[in-house]
Amino acid sequence: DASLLQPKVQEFELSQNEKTVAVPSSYQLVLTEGSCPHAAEALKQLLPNKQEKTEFKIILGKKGDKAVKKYAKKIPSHKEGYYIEVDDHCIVIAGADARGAFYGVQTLAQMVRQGDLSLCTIEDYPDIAFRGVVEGFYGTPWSHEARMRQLAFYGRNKMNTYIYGPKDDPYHSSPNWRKPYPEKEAAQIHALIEQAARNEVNFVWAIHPGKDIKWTEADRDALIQKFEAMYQLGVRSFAVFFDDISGDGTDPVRQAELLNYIDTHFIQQKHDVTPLVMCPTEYNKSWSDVKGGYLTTLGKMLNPSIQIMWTGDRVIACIDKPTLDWINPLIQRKAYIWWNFPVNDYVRDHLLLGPVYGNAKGIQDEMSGFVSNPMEHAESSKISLYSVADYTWNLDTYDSIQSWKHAIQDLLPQKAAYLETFATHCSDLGTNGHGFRRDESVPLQPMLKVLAQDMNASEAVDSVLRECMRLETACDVLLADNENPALIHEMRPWLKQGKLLGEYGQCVLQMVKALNGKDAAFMTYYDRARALQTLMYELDMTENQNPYQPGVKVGSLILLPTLNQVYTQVTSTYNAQHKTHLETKAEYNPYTLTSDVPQLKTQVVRARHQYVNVSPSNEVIKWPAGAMLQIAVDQPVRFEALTMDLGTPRVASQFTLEVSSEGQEWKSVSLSQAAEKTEITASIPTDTSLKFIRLTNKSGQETQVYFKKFTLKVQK
Ligand SMILES: CC(=O)N[C@@H]1[C@@H](O)[C@H](O)C(CO)=C[C@H]1N
Repeated sequence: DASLLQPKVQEFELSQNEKTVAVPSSYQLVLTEGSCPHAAEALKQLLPNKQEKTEFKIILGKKGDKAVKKYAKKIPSHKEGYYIEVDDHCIVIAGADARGAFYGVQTLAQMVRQGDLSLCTIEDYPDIAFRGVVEGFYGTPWSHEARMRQLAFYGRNKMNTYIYGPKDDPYHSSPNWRKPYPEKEAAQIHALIEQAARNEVNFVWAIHPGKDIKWTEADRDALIQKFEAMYQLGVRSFAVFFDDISGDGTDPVRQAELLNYIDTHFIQQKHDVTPLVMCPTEYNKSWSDVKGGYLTTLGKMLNPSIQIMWTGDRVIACIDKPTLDWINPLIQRKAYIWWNFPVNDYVRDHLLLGPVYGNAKGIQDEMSGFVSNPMEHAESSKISLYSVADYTWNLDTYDSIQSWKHAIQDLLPQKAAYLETFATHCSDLGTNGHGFRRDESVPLQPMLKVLAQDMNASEAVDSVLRECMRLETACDVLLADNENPALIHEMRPWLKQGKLLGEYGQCVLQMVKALNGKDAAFMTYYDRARALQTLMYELDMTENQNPYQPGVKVGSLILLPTLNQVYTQVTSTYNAQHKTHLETKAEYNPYTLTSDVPQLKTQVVRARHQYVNVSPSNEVIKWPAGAMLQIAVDQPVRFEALTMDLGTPRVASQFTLEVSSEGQEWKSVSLSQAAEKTEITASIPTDTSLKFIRLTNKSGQETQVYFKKFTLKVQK
């Protein structure tokens, strides 16, 4: 069944209807020795029983090999393409090149897993030249074991590119990009390169020098030397990232001169190295100032073989034709897409397990590459990565929901139904600085909307109740599952939260059913619902406590909000009927952020214990003159102190901090910043309680700062 083959093949023909042949228990292998070593190795692992004197033959080779001479015309004339023919006593796998032959074996492996082989022919090839993953996120870099598993996953799913660029690896970025890796890390990278080769994946090593590079021969040579050291480790593909930097490193002429120098004096000298890839400082349209000439300078100056990465119209954005029609002319080449999904380093309290959707069909000829920036959770990212592999191999037949189901089936075969239930309610990002959202709880949305309108609609009550039971069951089964321990380990906090949410939903809906029944029953469900609210809050306050977006959110788009709304309504109704004063508030956030700094407009503010934190940003913030960031609170509080970190020394003088009790009279509070330090503090007078606090750029011009920390301390 061709539709089960993933990525979907370009052309599949049954040769004789309904005829099949059993998977050969033993076979004679016909190939040209050494021609497609990784394909041959993969075939041997798939069907280990080679024997000389048997009737069944498997022919494996690439264009030009004697072994497949007879089929040469049938081999697609696309790089990495292949031809498969299954007859009743022969299987042919003929690649356009060695990688194509390897991909043919991957497809055969899927056919074999389905059982008897249909007599058929397959002509297949990828739509996009470079497909795969850029490990380019902030946060804990993937472990060595995780990377080894990832590379095998890419081999199976025909992804040919893995770009190594973890932002928090000090040898990739500042301060040690000039230094060679210590022995242990060097050995691990060498092992990864061998694993990549076995899986026909280009291991691209990226460097991120822009934070402190000097435009000197010394730094230029330091970079070449580092590339040389990586080449000695076996790296044959290289990238230079200039993203998320400010200052001298952002000069496009200097960047282009450096990259052309590397291209001419290193890449071209090596003959066995793929084209250089670079990530520009202006890597998305929302930040681009075309008249400023950054992109056009790169487009004009960069050697034509150098690939230029692009994240789309915004930092986090899906890719469509208008996106590419805008950028390609400016850079004078096809953009190499850096797709920022399922990366969650700006919404670390959310796991992104939903379908991959929103990228256009029909744009395969306008991109030179498409790599996904994943989550720091390697196994959990495979749900999305499986679909990225599917989409980038064959754009026009891509079906996001079918692909998502296959991805889950592939990741956890025994418990796929449960993982699908859980993932259904664990896919949106919540409000975030980039404004990028995903759908969530989709099959349940109609009933949730009915419930929100009328909590007594019995059909809606029952269907949401059943789904909450399914969610609780799914989380229990997954928490206890050991089919893929690495996956469950990553998901554990969210599975626990999902279980509590499932239980909470059942209690709230039982409260609705018990409204006109026995008070004792209602009160038991009420007590348990309150207890579960506390348990969910405590889990959110104690697990996954990273310094960016701490906590554990599940069902945050519509399931939890609807259940909370029903909780409030049913408790208020009960109070009215029984003249009681049960607590009707489920959860609420008393703090509101407003800002006219474009990149901070939708930043999240959240209270945690005695602190109020504004979610930090990974990017450089362009803070316009006179623009401000304001925090308001429903009820007046006494703020004790503000601690900020704008990633920049000697910058406090550009800002004023003001406080107000009602929003009319503002009092300024002095900011202090130690010399050469980036942290800024302010002690706030607690003589009056306040409802507003705001930070304004008073320097009279735009300033570029990071936004690494903004924490208010509230008096107990
Ligand atoms: C090119 C690019 O997208 N660079 C960084 C990326 O490293 C980071 O993960 C994200 C995603 O939060 C966005 C950018 N700040």
